[in-house]
Amino acid sequence: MSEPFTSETFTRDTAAGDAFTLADLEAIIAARAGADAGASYTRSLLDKGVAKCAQKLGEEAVESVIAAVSGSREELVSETSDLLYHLMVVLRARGVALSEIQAELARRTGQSGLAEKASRPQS
Ligand SMILES: N=c1c2ncn([C@@H]3O[C@H](COP(=O)(O)OP(=O)(O)OP(=O)(O)O)[C@@H](O)[C@H]3O)c2ncn1[C@@H]1O[C@H](COP(=O)(O)O)[C@@H](O)[C@H]1O
Repeated sequence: MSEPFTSETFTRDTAAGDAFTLADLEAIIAARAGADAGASYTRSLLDKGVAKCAQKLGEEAVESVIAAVSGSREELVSETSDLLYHLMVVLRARGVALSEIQAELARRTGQSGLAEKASRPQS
């Protein structure tokens, strides 16, 4: 039987400078994927399949855009937190690890975005 989920399990001591990370969120989502659907939003969303997870990601992206353009700072923080959570759920649904995104981002650090854009074939 798996360990019961408690928020304390993943709570960081932010006062001590121990920042909560996307890797923490990835671990929480992995743990909740095995939870009872009635007790976990994560599990209930994953049960609906990748298309539903992606739809939620799209909705949160739009809400983040609206918050960025016309919302308060607090609304932008809240909406982008929803966005990152739903992005991590989609990655889980597709079996993509955060480390793969980190590796791709690291690979890109050797070149500026403008240089990469200029190197693309002309259409
Ligand atoms: N970070 C989040 C997080 N951010 C947003 N949400 C949920 O995402 C949902 C989507 O927001 P909406 O306003 O669109 O809600 P809704 O219209 O009711 O959603 P739908 O019915 O359309 O799916 C809300 O229910 C939010 O609570 C999250 N749910 C979970 N987490 C993390 O996952 C952990 C485990 O959660 P459970 O899986 O529920 O135990 C939590 O402790 C958090 O760390």
